[in-house]
Amino acid sequence: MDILVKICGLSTPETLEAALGAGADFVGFVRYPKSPRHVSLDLGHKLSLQARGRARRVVLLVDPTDEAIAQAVEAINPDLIQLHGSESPQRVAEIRSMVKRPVMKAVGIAEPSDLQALTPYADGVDHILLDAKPPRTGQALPGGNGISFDWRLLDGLDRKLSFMLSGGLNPDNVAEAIRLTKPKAVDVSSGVESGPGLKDPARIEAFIRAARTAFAAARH
Ligand SMILES: O=C(O)c1ccccc1NCC(=O)[C@H](O)[C@H](O)COP(=O)(O)O
Repeated sequence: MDILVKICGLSTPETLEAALGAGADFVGFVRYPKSPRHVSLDLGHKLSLQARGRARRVVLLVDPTDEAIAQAVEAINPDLIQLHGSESPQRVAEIRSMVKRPVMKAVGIAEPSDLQALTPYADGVDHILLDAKPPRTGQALPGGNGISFDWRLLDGLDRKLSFMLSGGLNPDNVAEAIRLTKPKAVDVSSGVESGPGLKDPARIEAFIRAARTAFAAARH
């Protein structure tokens, strides 16, 4: 099994096509109005149709209400729901049984004790996404900030837990991140952009190529 690659925060047909053409396994659509990557339900619907059968479609939600989940599921018909707020393990389980689709919970990592926060989620979700914690400024988004955490913190991780790695990855550092942390999948947003919310097809392609090359090298 090759490493899986997710390109998050796609918001135009052209850049979605670039990600699909370059072989992305997951494509992410952000539903968070304060984000420069936010997609309306109508745009999300169109992008989802474009990606259908070509990559797994991910809808990213932040502390969503039941109504927000229902709207996103109906319009975008995602293959996976990414929860990127402070949803408790109980709320994640509730959402998963409500939507009857796979769920991925994002967990912020900044220090060794953060690894303990993973345990209560591990049994109730389909995927865990390890991300950097957002900076402590009032303006920061809950994710998609282009900052990395210290990957060596994952030395203390129970290796039975398979995870998707994110946070500040880009075409230049993804190989090192894969070598050090051995993730099942990698996820990127800012690192394949030329400006906030502006995905760059050349960087998307470079990221996917670098991830696949690094994974192949780590197997030998
Ligand atoms: O991308 C956003 O704008 C966003 C808004 C609110 C919550 C999460 C958001 N993004 C999450 C991601 O794109 C990724 O899953 C992850 O945080 C990595 O992002 P980056 O460090 O920019 O590669």
